[in-house]
Order: sequence, then C-alpha cells, then structure tokens
Amino acid sequence: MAGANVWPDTPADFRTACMDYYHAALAVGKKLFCLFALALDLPETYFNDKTVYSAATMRTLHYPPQPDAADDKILGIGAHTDFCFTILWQQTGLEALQVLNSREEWINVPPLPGTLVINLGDQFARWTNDIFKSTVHRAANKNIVDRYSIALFFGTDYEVNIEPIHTCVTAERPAAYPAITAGEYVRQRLKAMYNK
Ligand SMILES: O=C(O)CCC(=O)C(=O)O
Ligand SMILES: [Fe+2]
Repeated sequence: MAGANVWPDTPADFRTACMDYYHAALAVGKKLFCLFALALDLPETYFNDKTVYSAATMRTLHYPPQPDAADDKILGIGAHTDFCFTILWQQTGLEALQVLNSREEWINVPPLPGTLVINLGDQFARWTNDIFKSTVHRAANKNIVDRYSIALFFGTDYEVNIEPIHTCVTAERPAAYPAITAGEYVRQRLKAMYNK
C-alpha cells in the first residue's frame, strides 16, 4: 500500500509546490478530525492519537477535454465513494464534479474560488454508524479545456481500529459495522478495486 513517488523532471518546482500543498492540506485534515470530534460530543482531541502517522495519499488529476463525447462514452471518474476524508481542490471556472443527493439526483459541485470540497468518506460513515454519510460522487470534463484537480485522502493511522463510536450507538441504532483496522480496511478496498 506504500511505494515511492514518481516525480516528473519538469516543471522544475513541481515537486516542491506539491509537497507544500500536501502539508497544508494535511493540516486541514487534522483540523477536520477535531471539528468532527466536537460535532460528535467527543473531546476535540479524540482523534489526535489516531492520526499521528495518518495514511494520507494525494492524487493529482488531469481530465482531458471531451466536449463532444456522448454521455455513455465520456471518460472520467465514475460514481464512487471515497475510503476516507477527501480534501479536494478543483480548478476554478470549470464544472465537472457531481454528487448524488438523497433523492438520487446528480447535483453539480461548482468550484468556488478560495474553497475546498470536503468529502467525509466511508471510514467516517463507519465511525459514526452511518449518522454521517459518505457521498457518492463522480467527475467528468465536458468542457473545451483541460481540467485539473487535487485530491488528498486523509485517514487514521493504519493500526487504528475503526468501529462505531459510543456516542453514535444506541438501542435504536445498534452498531452496524464490526471493528476493522484502517490498514486492513484500505487493503480490502484496494483488493476489491484492482484485483477482481
Ligand atoms: O476530480 C474530482 O473532482 C473528483 C476526484 C475524486 O473523486 C477522487 O479522486 O476520488
Ligand atoms: Fe472521489
């Protein structure tokens, strides 16, 4: 689940810029865990010891233009949920990302200058016993220019047990998920995705 990064030779400052952004986005991820802990009536620090060596991978994405493609031919990222928190930067001025709402309708997520999109992901649905949802989303670029986005996937340390938090379990809402370590969870998801 780990490997060396592959860096292009050009542009010269690409690696430094990526790493600067990576560390800034990581700090956002850590703050998110504090905010969600408070929202769950837990101490702000609840996730601190669970996010010491956070599994945090970043994906830089390029979507070529395909304005003339028919809907069933369009390439992009198909409908899916993310494993863990996603901190997504999207290029401004282009619409491509959509989320599925509770009425099963696809809603555009237009990039707003100076904002990030935060997706809670499946691990947080497990932590919260489905009180918080992991949003189904997809992205395709039907514009006439290239589109770029950057997704940082931020989860707990791999050895942490993910299980419904006590404040999210009641007699009416019994625990819907067994405990599983974050590492084993990611391993199973990757196996299901790439090892069919
Ligand atoms: O590019 C986007 O807007 C979405 C990317 C995404 O959903 C992903 O990488 O999991
Ligand atoms: Fe995603």
